[in-house]
Amino acid sequence: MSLEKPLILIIDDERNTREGLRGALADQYEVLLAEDGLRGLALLKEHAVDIVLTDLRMPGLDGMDFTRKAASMENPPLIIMLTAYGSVQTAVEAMKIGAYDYLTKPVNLDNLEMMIARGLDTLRQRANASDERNSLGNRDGLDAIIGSSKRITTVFAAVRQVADSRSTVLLSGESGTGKELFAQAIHRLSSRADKPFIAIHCAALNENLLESELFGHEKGAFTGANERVIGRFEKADGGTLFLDEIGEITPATQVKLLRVLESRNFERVGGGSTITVDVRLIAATNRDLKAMVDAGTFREDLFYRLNVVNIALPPLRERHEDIPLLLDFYLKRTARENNKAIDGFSPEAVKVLDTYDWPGNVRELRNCVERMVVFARGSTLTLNDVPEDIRQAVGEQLSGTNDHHGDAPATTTTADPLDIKANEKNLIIQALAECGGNRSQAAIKLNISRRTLHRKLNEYGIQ
Ligand SMILES: Nc1ncnc2c1ncn2[C@@H]1O[C@H](COP(=O)(O)OP(=O)(O)OP(=O)(O)O)[C@@H](O)[C@H]1O
Repeated sequence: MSLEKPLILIIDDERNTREGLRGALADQYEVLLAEDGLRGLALLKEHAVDIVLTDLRMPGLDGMDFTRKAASMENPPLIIMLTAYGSVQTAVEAMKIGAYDYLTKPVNLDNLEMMIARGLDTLRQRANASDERNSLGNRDGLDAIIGSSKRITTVFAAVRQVADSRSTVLLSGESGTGKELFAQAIHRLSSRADKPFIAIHCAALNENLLESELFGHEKGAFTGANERVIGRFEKADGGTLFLDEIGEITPATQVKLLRVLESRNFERVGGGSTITVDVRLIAATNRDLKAMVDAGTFREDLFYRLNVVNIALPPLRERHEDIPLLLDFYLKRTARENNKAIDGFSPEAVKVLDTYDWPGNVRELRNCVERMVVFARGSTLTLNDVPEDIRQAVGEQLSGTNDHHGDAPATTTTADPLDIKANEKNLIIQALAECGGNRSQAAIKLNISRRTLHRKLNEYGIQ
């Protein structure tokens, strides 16, 4: 990143959107405009763009294809997708192929500014990381990772244990569970900390591009190869190479990767000489690689090479204890960054956020808290500040478990499902106490089946 005003490229086929965004950003940033993905790519080649805001649906090269291409560039910009489809699913797809984050259209300018500020911060951190690799070596690589649940502390322990070996590590887990964060932590905790940490998102590139990115190519290796390019394996020499979305690589690339893992050497595309590197590999996937092996889509020998140490990152819904910590962490951070005096969440808000399933895991939680903070009017974040879709999802989740009470009051749109849940839990505890802990009797008293009681005991964590 340069020291001048950050440079933002806006790609959208609608003139009004382009101009509107330019109007909002031009005070603080240098802005370039493009009407489609192709023009956007051309501008990326000519200018050192820091952040791209791109529409998803455009004629010609659309937002996904643009992202795929841009993410594979030497110094890729941060890409924020602007999507009319605000589903987590679309966001996850875009982020899988290298986008940094997404915003739903119509774009909320507060959210946009916040996301840009955070993106620039990420770029600064990246620049610092490569400038001052030495200083990073002194920090505990796990400092920035929040969590105290048994599930996550087990991961911390595994990370500490394997960090300073040369073993290949396979990090598995759903999107947003922190695979990249842990990969960086492993690097920082290792004796390679003062050497490069190089990441590559395998899903963002087609087979040829990926191979040329990984191994580099010689001048003239293929049309457009105007000069020799050093691949990421070479760049990571002495350090760590992080291969994200490893489950997405083609059979041909699997073979080539296997060869490098076995021999530690390779040739640049179109090159004759053999290059030997000392690279520690960390791979990540949100797929079940073992199942892919069984299905014949992932090579078994490569799987075993990668899976020397397997660290599974638990989804957030399986470690609810970490949710309040993460809420607090992101609240403080965002409030500070936005100069907002917010002291915390109301207990009802925490209850809803704690009950939610978080399919997008920590990334989704972070985005949610950031949005809540930006929109907040009071000094405490209340149930009203919780995004509507989350409240609704939690409401549906909770009322779905209420259908065994023929005589229970129907959940109306105004009733707080959490209160109903709390009542139900109290009723069960009371019934059990009255029946001296006998579950069959308690079930009869509650007018529910023993099986339903059993399920509810599990659900409420009543022993
Ligand atoms: N335990 C944690 N503590 C603090 N922040 C976290 C934690 N886990 C994840 N995050 C944050 O959540 C976001 C997503 O994490 P990260 O990109 O590492 O996930 P990922 O599993 O690699 O996702 P993807 O599969 O989509 O690439 C990042 O902003 C990261 O800093």
